Amino acid sequence: MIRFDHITKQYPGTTRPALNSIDVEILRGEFVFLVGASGSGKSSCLRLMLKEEKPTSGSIHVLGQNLRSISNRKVPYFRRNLGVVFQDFRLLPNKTVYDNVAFSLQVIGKSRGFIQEAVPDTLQMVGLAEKSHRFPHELSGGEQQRVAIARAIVNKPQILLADEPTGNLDPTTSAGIMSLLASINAAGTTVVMATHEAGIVDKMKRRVIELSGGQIVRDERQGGYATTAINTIVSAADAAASATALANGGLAPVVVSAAIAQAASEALTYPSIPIPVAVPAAAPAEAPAAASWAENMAAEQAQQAELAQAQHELQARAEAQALAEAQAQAEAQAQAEALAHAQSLAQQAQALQVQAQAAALAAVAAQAQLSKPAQQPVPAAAADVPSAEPTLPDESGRSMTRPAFPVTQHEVTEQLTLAEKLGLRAPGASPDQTGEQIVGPTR
Ligand SMILES: Nc1ncnc2c1ncn2[C@@H]1O[C@H](COP(=O)(O)OP(=O)(O)OP(=O)(O)O)[C@@H](O)[C@H]1O
Repeated sequence: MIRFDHITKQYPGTTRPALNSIDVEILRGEFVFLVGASGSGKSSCLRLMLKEEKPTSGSIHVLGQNLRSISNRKVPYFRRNLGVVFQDFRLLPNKTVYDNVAFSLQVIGKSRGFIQEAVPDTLQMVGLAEKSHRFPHELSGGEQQRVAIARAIVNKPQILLADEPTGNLDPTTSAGIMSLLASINAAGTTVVMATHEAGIVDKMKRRVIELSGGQIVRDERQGGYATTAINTIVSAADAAASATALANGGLAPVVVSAAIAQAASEALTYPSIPIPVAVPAAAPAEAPAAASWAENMAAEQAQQAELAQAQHELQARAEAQALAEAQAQAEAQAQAEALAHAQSLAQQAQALQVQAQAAALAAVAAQAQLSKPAQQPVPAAAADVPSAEPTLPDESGRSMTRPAFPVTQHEVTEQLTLAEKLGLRAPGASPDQTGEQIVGPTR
């Protein structure tokens, strides 16, 4: 079902390979634990099985297909046969339990009728039928992982890959999840699970493949977590023999490499005896393909990108609106200030006008004072002040207009001759050239 032949995987920029010449085969219907220290290569194995990564050398067969021969275009279709579960659940937060599970079917184009039948069945299986309308944040961690498992198996994949599925859960909840995975396996799905949980591995007593430094250091049937002995090495050829045996309907023999069989025999916790391997009935031809995790994730990422874009646009719109409002407010304030300024100027102008009028009146009054008998002194300050032509009341109360001329001292002190004063000569007429005073009526 899954076969690694001399697989080496070295990531770019690293000096040591993450996986170093791995040979292993996992048979149909097996439940296999991948164990090992952090960095030993467990997740790399799962990613290679999914064709998320390509091996540096060697070949991988999954479901009878050489992964190297699957074009990128066909990878999504290949992945429909695999379900994937992760430690951090990776549910769509804005979708209900039902919609999270249904979504993986929608993205691969399943009919509404199929979805309406498959989703409730699967939720029933994982014990969440009653909570199908809840959102992920309304569920416990264990319940969220059940949703993730439901999503991974709703299309009945032949292989379920689980990377630390109980890593975020307490022991009791983990036990429930393991029980669920065991029942899924019992129904015929091959399960490969990477884990650090010794208690789970010890209790389940399934096949254990231990990695260390990118190499398989243990491959044990019905193994425990803590066993460090290398008791069984299953080579590709050995596995092929096992597969043949299975295909013939027999039990899968564990073929022990002769070189290590003796050394291992003393340390075996679980004897390497042939064990029955559940071989599921072949899936019906019309059985629906499973939604791949990669597709789900791609769709999820696209949706999240869409959400982020929408949020970005909303924020930009809100900012633009706030800016427009601030501008409008600033303009209104500027207008109000301009208006207030204009009013202030108008008031000042009015005050100045009043002052000017008062000054003009004062000037006129001063001139009126000056126009009285010439002997009266004229205030020096008013002497040079020109003025408009004010209208003043005369003695009879009628208005009269008087041109406003500068008043000079000369005019004030002007002396009439005696003849002029007596009316014997017109003011300004020349006296007689003879020097005689001519007495007579004026002309
Ligand atoms: N994309 C990558 N680029 C470079 N190195 C990587 C990459 N992915 C994994 N590695 C390295 O490959 C090695 C194996 O990593 P891997 O994730 O497979 O280990 P693991 O056993 O799953 O670890 P853990 O239990 O911590 O998840 C590690 O040394 C890791 O640093």
